[in-house]
Amino acid sequence: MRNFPKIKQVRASVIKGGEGGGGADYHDQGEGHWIDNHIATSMGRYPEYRQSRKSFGINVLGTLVVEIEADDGTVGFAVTTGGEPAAYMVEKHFARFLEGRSPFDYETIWDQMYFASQYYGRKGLVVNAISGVDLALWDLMGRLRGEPVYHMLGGAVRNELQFYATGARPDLAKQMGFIGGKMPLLHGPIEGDEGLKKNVEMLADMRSKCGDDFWLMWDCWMALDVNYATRLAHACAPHGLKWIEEAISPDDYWGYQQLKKNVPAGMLVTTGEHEATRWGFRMLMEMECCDLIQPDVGWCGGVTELLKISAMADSRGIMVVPHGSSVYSYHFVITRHNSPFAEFLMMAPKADHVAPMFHPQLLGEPVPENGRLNVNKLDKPGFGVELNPEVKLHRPYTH
Ligand SMILES: C[C@H](O)[C@H](O)[C@@H](O)[C@@H](O)C(=O)O
Ligand SMILES: [Mg+2]
Repeated sequence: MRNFPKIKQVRASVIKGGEGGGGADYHDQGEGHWIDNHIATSMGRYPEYRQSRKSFGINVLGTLVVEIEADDGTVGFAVTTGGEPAAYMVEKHFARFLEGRSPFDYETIWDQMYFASQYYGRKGLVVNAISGVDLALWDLMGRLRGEPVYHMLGGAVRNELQFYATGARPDLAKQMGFIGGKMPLLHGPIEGDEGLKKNVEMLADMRSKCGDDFWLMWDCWMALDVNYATRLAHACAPHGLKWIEEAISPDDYWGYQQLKKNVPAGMLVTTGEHEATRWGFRMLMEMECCDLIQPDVGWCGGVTELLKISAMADSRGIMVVPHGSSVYSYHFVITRHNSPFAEFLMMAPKADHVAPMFHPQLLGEPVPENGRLNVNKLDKPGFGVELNPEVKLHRPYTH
């Protein structure tokens, strides 16, 4: 039996992005980027916070980089959203559960990180940090075995990934070969019926540009209430809205349950990118909140937890289409029948060309070509990417 090395050291760093740092904290973009241009949020009720999500701190955390070094010198790493507070948790709390252990003890390591932080974690930033550690473990395991993560998850069930694009220009996304376009909703309840009318006009315009068959979706980023979301769904049905995403607060399971009853027959209610762990997604599924769940593998608990979430969903006939998280979701989606397509977040400021999602942090980050990615693009050990040495790491804490 092969004797794999043990974990020697865990290191948590941040990347000083500053204005337009991008990377895993992909909302941290420069001025004029579509992803920060008057997108509806619950903070929109405050006029000073309506134009820009950066104004209320959507990019306040920054990127967390977790590196796990084995005692033979092999290093696995991953990036996610979390910055210095997440780095603190990794160094001061979670590292003790890894160092000296085999990286293949990922179930025990996950269990100890989660239950040791249960008194202050369970969702949000703490589970982002746990996810970052878990993703770095899977990267290290792949490097030690010399195989891509998707091989360790059961292998590919199809030869390629197909993607829908998230961004301001579904019309351009169609020309680039994507199977659909998800737009950010720009006007929330605070802008009244006038705003709702503008939303519908925007969808109608995109439908006229994209033709009848191209998928069009709204991403509502937790901005609405059940009544507004219901009215929006019915007003958009004539323009073929395929799904209404994350319309209300992730905590309002009862509201989602009602919205799913309210929307027109055939329209999908989707959510989950700000949900975490098997318990959170069990609540969404057992309360029949949505038709499709969208966990972010860098925020929901990592691959180890996404495996559990996906199996629960599969038993209920629910699709799992992870929130855009680059290679970390691609290696998962290609191995699951109930994950028939993936999300690609258009990080080009005008959403007019394909750019690597976590640019500039990862070398070798694959991107869709003609809206697709062949499985052979994933055929490198681990997640198949390297940290860009041009991007300086800063390790704020040690242990
Ligand atoms: C486009 C949305 O407002 C978010 O910025 C996006 O990150 C997320 O909701 C998504 O589903 O991609
Ligand atoms: Mg979303």
